[in-house]
Amino acid sequence: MAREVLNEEAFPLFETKQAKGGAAFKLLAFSIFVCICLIWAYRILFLPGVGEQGRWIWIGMFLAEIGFGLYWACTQAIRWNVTRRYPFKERLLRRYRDKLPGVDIFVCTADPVLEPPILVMNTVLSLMAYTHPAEKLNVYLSDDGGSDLTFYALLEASHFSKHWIPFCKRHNIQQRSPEAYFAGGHNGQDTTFAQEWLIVKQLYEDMRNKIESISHKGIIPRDIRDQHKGFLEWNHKVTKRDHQSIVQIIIDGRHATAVDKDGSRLPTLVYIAREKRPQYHHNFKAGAMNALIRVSSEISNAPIILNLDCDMKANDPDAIMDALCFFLDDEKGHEIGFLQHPQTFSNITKNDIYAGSGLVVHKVELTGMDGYDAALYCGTGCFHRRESLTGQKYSKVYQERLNNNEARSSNLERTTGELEEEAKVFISCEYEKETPWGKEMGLVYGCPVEDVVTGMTIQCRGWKSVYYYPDREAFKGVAPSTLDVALIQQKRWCEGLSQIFFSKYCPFIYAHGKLSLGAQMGYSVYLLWAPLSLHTVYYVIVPPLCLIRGIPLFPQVSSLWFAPFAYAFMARSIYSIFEALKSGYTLRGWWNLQRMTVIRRTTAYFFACIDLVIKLVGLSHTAFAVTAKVMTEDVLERYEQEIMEFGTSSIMFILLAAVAILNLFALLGAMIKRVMLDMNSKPDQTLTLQVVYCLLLVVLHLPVYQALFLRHDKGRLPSSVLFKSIILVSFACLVPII
Ligand SMILES: O=c1ccn([C@@H]2O[C@H](COP(=O)(O)OP(=O)(O)O[C@H]3O[C@H](CO)[C@@H](O)[C@H](O)[C@H]3O)[C@@H](O)[C@H]2O)c(=O)[nH]1
Ligand SMILES: [Mn+2]
Repeated sequence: MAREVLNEEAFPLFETKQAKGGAAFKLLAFSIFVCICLIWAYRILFLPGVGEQGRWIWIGMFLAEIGFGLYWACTQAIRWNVTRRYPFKERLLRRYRDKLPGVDIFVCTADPVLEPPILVMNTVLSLMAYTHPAEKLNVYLSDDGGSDLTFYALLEASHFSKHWIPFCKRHNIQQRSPEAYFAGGHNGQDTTFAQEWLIVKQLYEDMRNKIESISHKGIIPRDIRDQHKGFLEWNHKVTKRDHQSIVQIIIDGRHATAVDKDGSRLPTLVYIAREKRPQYHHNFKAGAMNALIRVSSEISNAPIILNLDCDMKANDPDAIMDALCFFLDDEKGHEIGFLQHPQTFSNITKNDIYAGSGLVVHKVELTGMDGYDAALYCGTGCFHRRESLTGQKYSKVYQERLNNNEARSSNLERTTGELEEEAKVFISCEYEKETPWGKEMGLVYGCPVEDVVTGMTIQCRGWKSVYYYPDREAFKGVAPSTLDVALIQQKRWCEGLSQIFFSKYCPFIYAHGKLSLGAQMGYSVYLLWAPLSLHTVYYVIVPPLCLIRGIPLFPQVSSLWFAPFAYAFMARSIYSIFEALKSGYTLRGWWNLQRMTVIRRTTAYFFACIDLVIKLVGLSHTAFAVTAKVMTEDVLERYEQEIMEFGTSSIMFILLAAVAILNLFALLGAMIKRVMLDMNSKPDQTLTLQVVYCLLLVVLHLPVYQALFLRHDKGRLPSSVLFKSIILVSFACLVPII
């Protein structure tokens, strides 16, 4: 201990450790690779001759397997070098307690219906209550909905924060989102605490009721409008797509009057709605973020930026301290451009029915990218050094700004009103015209997954990035809770990610020589979702179709060529079970993940692929469907019981049902044939593997059959879906096989 104090300056503020078990994994990967090569060899050696039936089908299988094999190689690259990071908060506090840099927090919201104001306010309150010194903390809410309901909610939240923040700090509450905290109840030992708890809870409920009832009505009563000058902004005609710039500093943390009920300082709180005009493209979240970067540079200009989606509440009040350990580390801190946290969710069911938790992605794959110093920027839960986000190339000089913490020296003499007026200029539609914003500066435009592509450009400017998965998750969001919403989100991601691959930002070109090959392959695991869907669709449609016609596609069980197929399949499956269990899935959760992987690839990714082609030939533009974060009672009930929610007749469901029915049909057909045929004759061995494969797909699609044939609730598949999918399957069966 004494030595530690002596050498304090010399100690690093974080350390990096390699995950265990690397050698065994590499051996297994090698053995699977050998089998994949054998499978390719099998396809070449047994290719039907010219004119023979099934030649083209066979070539298709070969191409699909090449695709799977190469994709598999990328998924191994991402697992090659898994590392974990450990910050030392106590050391940071001993050295920097009074010199901590300022932090600007950006929260984005876009729609008061899909993202109810009370949910957004819980996020905002949880962030305002961070343990970081309040005078160095600034929270900005960007409202792309341009809604006075959200503005009103923020005003209410600012009043409640005067009670909530001191309460949290006094009792060292860990869960600082009031909704989540009060839902947990309390163990009433201490009576004064219990009293205070009740009072604060009552205040919270009053606030919630007010916000919810006004959100429900949709208009703000006159007497409330008169209470704050900010409402004057809505005297103009304000619609989501057409309104002037709005900047309202609700709490100006520079003022000594900005205090909570105990007299302690409050963080700055700002509402912004950038100007929107129908003739200007607003570039979705990327546009909102760039507006936030500029407005904040005028008002607080903190060197560190934390960026969150409106549903991502803080779950650990010390998260900023942990993050600063990385940026302030003497030896390596200056290289770090951003620090990404995993996206974790508070509403995942026990067996994660829609595979929304992404546990393997977060615990294995993204930590694997970190092994190449190339963590992905995932749009939320990410701390940036301001310079990395504004397009500066890596340079050691920026570290000084962090250490000196010279933030906001220039704006002290300006009044709140002046600041607001000046900041508005930066978020007008005209402002970005003929500037590098959206290209070399700020978040990159033109892609619905602005985050990943921006992260890569930052890395290519020489910055390193860190992925940090703490024991107590720092942020918790809301995952989609119906299949429809989940697939629409996946489709947007897939479209955006694949668009990056086929643009100038393709990692193998853009990042060539800047990121390691492993990192380029790692990026491709995500950027290749769209083409991957084609292989998968082929692989779930062609084997059952061929089974119906009695055309074998796989080796006989008695043949030696059976071995590589069996080994690759089994080894991969067993390893993925192991990986899933280790990451925190249940066994059923793993099974759900397999199902969702197939469903996503055959529906969301497939349609994304089609849209991508349409976009690449220039027939359509980028869109951004905001994910709904609320649901009705009965949907919620089914979600909690882990019953898949379909409910709509979306085109994705028609394809999904068609795949399910086709495989069921092929399987039943094959079984009937076997029973009907002369029982004494030897059954046809050549199709065994195909039958087993169809059986597997049928089992995987069980919830689809239930929703088609057995369920009566509102979440079932409508009969029109059944009808259309049967027509689709009938057509497929008529297509001649060549
Ligand atoms: O025009 C828009 C559209 C969206 N948003 C906000 O962007 C965030 C993400 O939108 P959401 O519908 O929740 O999308 P998700 O798919 O859940 O978001 C993930 O994927 C997005 C890229 O597709 C990233 O931008 C997000 O940060 C990342 O969390 C939300 O806070 C929205 O309010 C805006 O501010 N303006
Ligand atoms: Mn979201």
